[in-house]
Amino acid sequence: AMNMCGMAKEYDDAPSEEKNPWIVSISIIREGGVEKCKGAVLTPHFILTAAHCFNIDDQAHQIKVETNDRKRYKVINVISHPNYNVNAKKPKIAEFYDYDIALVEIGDMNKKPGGKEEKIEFSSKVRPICIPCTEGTTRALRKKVAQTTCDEHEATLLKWGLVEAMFITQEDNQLTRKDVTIKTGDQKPVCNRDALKAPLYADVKDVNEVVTDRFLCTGGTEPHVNAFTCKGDSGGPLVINHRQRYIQVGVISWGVTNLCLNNIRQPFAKAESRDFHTNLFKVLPWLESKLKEDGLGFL
Ligand SMILES: Cc1cc(Br)c(Nc2ncc[nH]2)c2c(Cl)c[nH]c12
Repeated sequence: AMNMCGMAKEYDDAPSEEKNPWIVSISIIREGGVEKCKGAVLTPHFILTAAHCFNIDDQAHQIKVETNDRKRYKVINVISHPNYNVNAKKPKIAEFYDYDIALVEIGDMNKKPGGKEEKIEFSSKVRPICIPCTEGTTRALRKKVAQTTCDEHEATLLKWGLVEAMFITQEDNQLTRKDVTIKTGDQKPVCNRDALKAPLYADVKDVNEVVTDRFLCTGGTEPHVNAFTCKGDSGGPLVINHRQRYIQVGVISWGVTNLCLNNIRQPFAKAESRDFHTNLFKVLPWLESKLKEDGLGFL
């Protein structure tokens, strides 16, 4: 059968790599040191991550992708969303994360004709996650392929109010799931407002200047305590578990409070520890334009 997306081992003591087989580690090797981000496997040639993980002068050979089976892959291209520009609102706003999303293309740059073409090898530890408005997600949602629309995906996944979701982080060499709720509907403004508690945005008057329509908002402690992200979680997927099928709806972009030192989380979340994720439903034309070549069927 074609590679069904968003399927993982469900039994309790399955290895964490087999429970979260779509997670990849991205290392950007620079003079000053190595920057670490997370990403998610979408197809044999494409990983989805955050654009802010990369600098304008990073070359492909400086970027390493490692899957859960410890295999390392060569990057041949990083395609950041064309509207991403961290400097767009300087000097008033030092860092602007709108459209913070990128595709990392895996392959073999010196692929000889007929040579071994490099692509991600799937296994029990390495599998693709589902993304919205694809045929794979229609099947994962157990809907009829013919009649299901992208709007129905959005209505099913991002219901009004609090939407249960998760992100995956690395803790003592284990992939651990962290539970959050996406605040939609009337909860959205309350969540977005806390963006101005980020030191970076202390002087910003209007929250809409930094929290655009491209973001999903999670975190905080009401009505229940949410997990919060660390910088090292950047680029990882925000995932909804729909009847044991996993659908990515966001990419971890930025957070309000840095409650982690060297990626060690402080024990208690704060009411204003909110996190913002690029909403995949808001960048579909860009996703489709890159991924349809690698066989992903969009609705
Ligand atoms: C995931 C993530 C990314 C970035 Br970039 C952060 N840094 C930051 N956010 C606003 C300004 N700078 C944080 C923080 Cl802080 C928590 N999680 C983060």
